[in-house]
Parts: sequence; C-alpha cells; structure tokens
Amino acid sequence: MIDKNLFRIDKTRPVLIGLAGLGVLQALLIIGQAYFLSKAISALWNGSSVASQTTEMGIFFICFLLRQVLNFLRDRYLDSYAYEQSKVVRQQLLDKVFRLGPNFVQKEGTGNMVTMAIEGIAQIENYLTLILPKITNMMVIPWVILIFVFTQDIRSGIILLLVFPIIILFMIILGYAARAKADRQYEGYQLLSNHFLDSLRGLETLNFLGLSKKYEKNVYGISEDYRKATMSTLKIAILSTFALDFFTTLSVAIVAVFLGFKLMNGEMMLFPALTTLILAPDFFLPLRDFSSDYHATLDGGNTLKSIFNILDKKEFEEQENLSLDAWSEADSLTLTGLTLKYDEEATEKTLEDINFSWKGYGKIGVVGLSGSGKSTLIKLLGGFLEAEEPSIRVNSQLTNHLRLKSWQDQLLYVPQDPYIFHASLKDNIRFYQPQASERDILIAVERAGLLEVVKDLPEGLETIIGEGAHALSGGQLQRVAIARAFLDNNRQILLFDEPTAHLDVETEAELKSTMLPLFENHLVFFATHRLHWMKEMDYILVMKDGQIVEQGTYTELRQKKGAYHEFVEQLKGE
Ligand SMILES: Nc1ncnc2c1ncn2[C@@H]1O[C@H](COP(=O)(O)OP(=O)(O)OP(=O)(O)O)[C@@H](O)[C@H]1O
Repeated sequence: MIDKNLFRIDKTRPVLIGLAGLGVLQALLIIGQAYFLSKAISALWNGSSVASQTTEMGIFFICFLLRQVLNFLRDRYLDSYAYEQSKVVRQQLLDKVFRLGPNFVQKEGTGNMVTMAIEGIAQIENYLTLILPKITNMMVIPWVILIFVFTQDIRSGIILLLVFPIIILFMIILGYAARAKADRQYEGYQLLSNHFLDSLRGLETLNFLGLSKKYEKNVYGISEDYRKATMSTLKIAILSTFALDFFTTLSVAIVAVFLGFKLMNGEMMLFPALTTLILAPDFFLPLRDFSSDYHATLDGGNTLKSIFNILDKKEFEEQENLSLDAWSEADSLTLTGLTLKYDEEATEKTLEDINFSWKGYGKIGVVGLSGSGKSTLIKLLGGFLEAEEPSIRVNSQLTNHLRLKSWQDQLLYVPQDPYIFHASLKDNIRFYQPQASERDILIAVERAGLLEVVKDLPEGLETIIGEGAHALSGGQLQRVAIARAFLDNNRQILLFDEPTAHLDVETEAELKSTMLPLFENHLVFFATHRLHWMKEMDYILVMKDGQIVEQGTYTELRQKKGAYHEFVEQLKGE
C-alpha cells in the first residue's frame, strides 16, 4: 500500500515512525474525548448537575485542544519536511540531468523536463505532506479505537472489524481503476508539455508554412484529451468517495441500531453505548481521509516515480580521473574501432569502426554529407556521448567517454546553434572567462566581427540578449559563440561544429582570417560543409554513414581522388 519510492526519500522511515507514534497519541486523545463526553452526558441523563461534570467536560476540551495542537505541529513539521525533501529531489534531478547530458533531455523532451522540475516538484511536496500522515493514521488509529470498542461492546467491535476489510477491498479496486486513469492522465500531461513547448519553438516555421492554425487545433486536441483524462480520473475519485461514505455511514448506522436494541432491552448501560457510538465514525475517519486525498496525490506519486526512473538511468561509466595538464605536443588522442549508438535499443550504429590517431596540436577538418555523423563525432569528443566499448585513448588512459574533468576543462565547443543565455552580451561572451576585462572582451568582439553589431545595440555590450530579450540573428549568435573562443585562450582543445553555417560568404571570409591564427598551438576539430576551410587543415576526416571512409592531408586526399574527391564533386553538383 505504501509507495516504495517514498522510502528513497531521506528520513522517510523515522518520519513514518514518528507519525505512527503521533497516531497512537491521537487515537488515545480521540478515545479520551469520547470517554469523557459520554461520561458527562450519561451523568447528566442520570440527573447529575452540570456543575458536577466540569472535570469531565474540562478533560474532554483538553483532549480536543491537544488533538488540534498535535495536528497543527505535525502539519507544520511536515510542510517544512516536504519542502526540504522536494528541494533535494529537484537538486538530484538537475544534477542527474546535467550528468546525463543534452541528448537525454532531447529524448525526454525539454517541455516535460521543465514541467517535471517545476510543477512536478510542487506535486511531490503536496504528495509528501498528504500521504505520510494519512497512511500512518490509517494504519494506527482505527486499531487502537477498535481495541477500546471491544472493551465496551464486543458486538460493535465485531461489526467494525468485519466492515473494515470490505472497505479496504473497495478502496483497492477503485484505487487500481484510479491509478490506471491517473497514469493515462500523466502521460497526457507529459505529451501536452512537450507539444506545447515544441509548438512555441516552432511558431515561426509554422507561421511561415501557414500551418499555425492546424497546429493550434493540434494543441487544442491534445489539451482536450488531457482534460478528458482528468475528468475521467475525477469521476473515479468522486465515485470512490461516494462508495466509501456510503459504506461507513451504513456501518455506523448498523452499530447504532444494535446499540439501540441493547439499550432498549436493558442489556447495556448508556455510557458504553454512547462511547461506542461516538467512536464509530472516528474509526472510519482515517480511511475516509486517506481515500479522499489518495486521488489528489496520484500526480505526485507519478512524478516521483518518473523522477526516480530518471535518477536510476545508467550514467556514463565512472572512469579513473584523467590527469591531463594543458594539451601539448606530447599528448595523444587515439580512437580505435569506436562504435556508438544514441539509443541502446537501436539496431543501427551511428558511428561505426572509427579509427583515428593524433599527437599534439593540429587542425583536423571533419567533412561529410548531412547525417554522416560529423556532429556525433564532435559531441563524442566533447564528452556528451559514450562509445559502446572503451575505445578512446588519451595518452595511456583508455576510456569509453571523454566526460573527464581535466579534458573538459580544456575544451571549448562552438556548436551549430550555440545557446545564448538570458544575460548581457558581455556576460554571454565572457561565459568561459568570467573574470575577463572589458578591453579583452572588446578585442574578442572585434575579432569575431561583432563590433558593428555592438554599436547598433541600444546598450552596447550591456544589452540583454537571449530569450525574452533583444534577439540576435543566427549568424550573430554564432559570432557570439566564436567571440567566446577568442576570449579564452587557455582552452587548448577547440571543437567547432559548423560554426559558420549561418554566416554569409563575406562575413565568413573576414572571420576566417581572424579565426585561423586562433587555431595555432591548439588541437582543433572543425566540422563543416564549407570546403574552403579544408585547405587550412592539417588533416581531414571524411565521413559517410557514420564511418570515416577516408583520412589524410588535404594534398593526399586531392591526389587520391577517392571519397573526398567524390564529396567535392557531389557538392559542386548541388
Ligand atoms: N540525438 C539523436 N538521437 C538519435 N539519433 C541522432 C541524434 N542526433 C543525430 N542522430 C542521428 O545520427 C546520425 C548522424 O547525425 P549527425 O548530426 O552526427 O550528422 P551530421 O553529419 O553532423 O549532419 P549535419 O551536417 O546535417 O549536421 C543521423 O542519422 C541522425 O539522424
């Protein structure tokens, strides 16, 4: 009955034990309330004066007050416990997502990850505050009350005992139905999050293609499905509350009827009958509480399950930490028979039998048709992806991925579509070098051909760019990423993935003359379709269908008239 995932949250066990102890205390107070109230009423019934019952009434009120105080303190503690623990879960989720890398987020869907980390965590907080006390109350309070009822009237005790499993059975049946519905609802919710973000991101394209109306209907359709799934979960929730209320009320009524008969036949005194009758609804109350909140907690339970599924995902294998000082002429990188799949279940390998070796500094061009695996190779070198077997050797260390601190500390990666943070242009440029001076930033800006752009910006370098702020063109964004590279000369390994794809020929030519000196005394991997860069490269890798089909210097490849030559001809023909 208890969600196993709860035990993966820190301190759940001691909290549950503490709550169980509180449950016993609560049950004793409930009994105290019923006992002293019945005592006072039966004494009054038997003709005693009100003044003579002040002690009983006083104890009744003390029990009542203590219950409220206990509930208040418990809720306060649980609020802060749930808040702290959900914060921990969020942190664990974010840490894990960072370790799993961008490919994981792409697979799961950014929208889904964002809602999971924001709204999902709020649902977990709600789940923890509701579910923990309800479970413990349900497991403790009815049994303490039942023992007491048996001491007062065995027949009433038997009735309560018999009805309890029937109600539990109903709860289980309806709970399963509700869970199935809630699972569907959660799937709908994930789909909706991803779809909504996807549509927002693609708004420009959709508008351009005249498809925005169609997509609007699509988003509407998905949100309608989600609404229907929610309503159908609610129907089950309402049905189960009704069923539970019906059964408990009926059972209390049966107890009352039997007690009434006994009273009329003179087989029982008013005091025990009244105590039993007052306690009967309290016997069922924890069950009703649990059931009425059960549905409200299903979302939280589902999110917790999804987050733990992510936390259990296999990470890049731990490697002995590579100790690599600044990359130098003496260092070497070797890939031997390297294969890679994006998805473990996929049958096709994205990179296959990659063999390549390099020592020291150098400029390595990576060319190939679209989809040939250039970006994948660059991502592997950036430590975002993992090879199937340990087939990467950095100096003497063999590894299957390059997510190694001393490698990544030297890395500078300029992707096809660089990410620009919502921050000033200046902060975006000095991303790898937060301490860089204004003067150095301006030099980098000039070398990246951004000077004119900076002059046109309303607040120059201080202009806030990125989402929700001043928008830059694709080419300008790429130049911001290149300026980052100009600014940080300490990073020895430079990875470029189509860094000039969005630039016009003139701007690219200008940039090329400033970028090439930057490549000196660095290890550079430069993936591109623009073949004029290849003349400047020391070595070229030609990729096709995930394999390096040819490699060598520019002159060697030109003379060979093999795959590179074919590729050049193919591009000319396009
Ligand atoms: N995140 C991903 N998950 C699964 N498959 C992927 C992913 N990214 C790329 N692929 C697949 O891997 C193969 C190689 O893609 P890659 O992006 O490396 O090619 P590329 O040569 O860089 O192409 P382009 O020049 O168009 O950027 C393609 O078949 C692509 O569909």
